[in-house]
Amino acid sequence: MVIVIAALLFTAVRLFQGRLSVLKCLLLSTVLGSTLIYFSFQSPIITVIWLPAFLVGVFMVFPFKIACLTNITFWLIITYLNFIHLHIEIALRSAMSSGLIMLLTAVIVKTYNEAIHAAESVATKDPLTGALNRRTLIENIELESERVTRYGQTCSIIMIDLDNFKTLNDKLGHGVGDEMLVNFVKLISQYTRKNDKLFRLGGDEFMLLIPGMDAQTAQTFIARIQNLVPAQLTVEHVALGMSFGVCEITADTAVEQLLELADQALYQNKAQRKKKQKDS
Ligand SMILES: Nc1nc2c(ncn2[C@@H]2O[C@H](COP(=O)(O)OP(=O)(O)OP(=O)(O)O)[C@@H](O)[C@H]2O)c(=O)[nH]1
Repeated sequence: MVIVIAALLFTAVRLFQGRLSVLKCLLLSTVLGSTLIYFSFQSPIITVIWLPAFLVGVFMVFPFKIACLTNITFWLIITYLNFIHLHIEIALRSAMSSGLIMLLTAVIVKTYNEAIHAAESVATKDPLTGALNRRTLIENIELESERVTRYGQTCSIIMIDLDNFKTLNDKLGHGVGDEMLVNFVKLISQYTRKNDKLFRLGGDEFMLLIPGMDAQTAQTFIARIQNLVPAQLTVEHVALGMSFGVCEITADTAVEQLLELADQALYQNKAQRKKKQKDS
């Protein structure tokens, strides 16, 4: 009875709170597992009946790795106690059936988690490069914009467009072009922090979202990465380059306006670079 109520309570907590913290997981599993261990002394057969439900419940409530650890620990303890308190045949059958249930549930939960992860990846990432897609850009800028407005934090967006990418495609084919886009994303990822986010807007156009960086620092950052593409990604005499458009997110500015500002800055930068190339 106690276990049923506890299981119902935990499931309710899980439903309301979503993912539980490690500390709460440990606390809850300790309470629940201890109840089972208590029963294995008081009335061992009750443990045999409820152990499978406990094992499945833990997988439903906790993150996968914690659930595996918790379940294996309690399964070992309770199996050991069952062998002490019950007839050996019952203890053996209980250990085998609950072990099998634990294994099958682990397989189901792992498959389910992987399917969810794959679906999330399809919805949020560009399939070619693995960069975040345009769909997620707006919500990320909105989120950062709220931080800037509410907490006075800084954040910059940098629009990036590759120069001469069409020439590369035309000369060496779309396969090489695709490879170049993938390498470009890898290269940029090496020079950005974990919190920074790179989005592919389409074609050879990307957007970097850099929380905690003002426009001035963004310009310094650009100066640092400006030569990465010509130095590391240029192939067979196609001189690739990068044009940039920086825009610092300011309080209460609409996302469309911010994107427009970054786009204008990029356009100006590209025009300047092309003029310089012609003059030289
Ligand atoms: N390989 C490849 N090419 C793409 C992809 N998406 C778009 N493109 C091509 O990328 C090119 C982008 O065009 P532009 O930006 O005008 O070309 P550009 O030579 O970089 O021009 P500038 O930016 O003015 O220097 C077009 O030729 C598109 O066909 C893709 O997924 N893979």
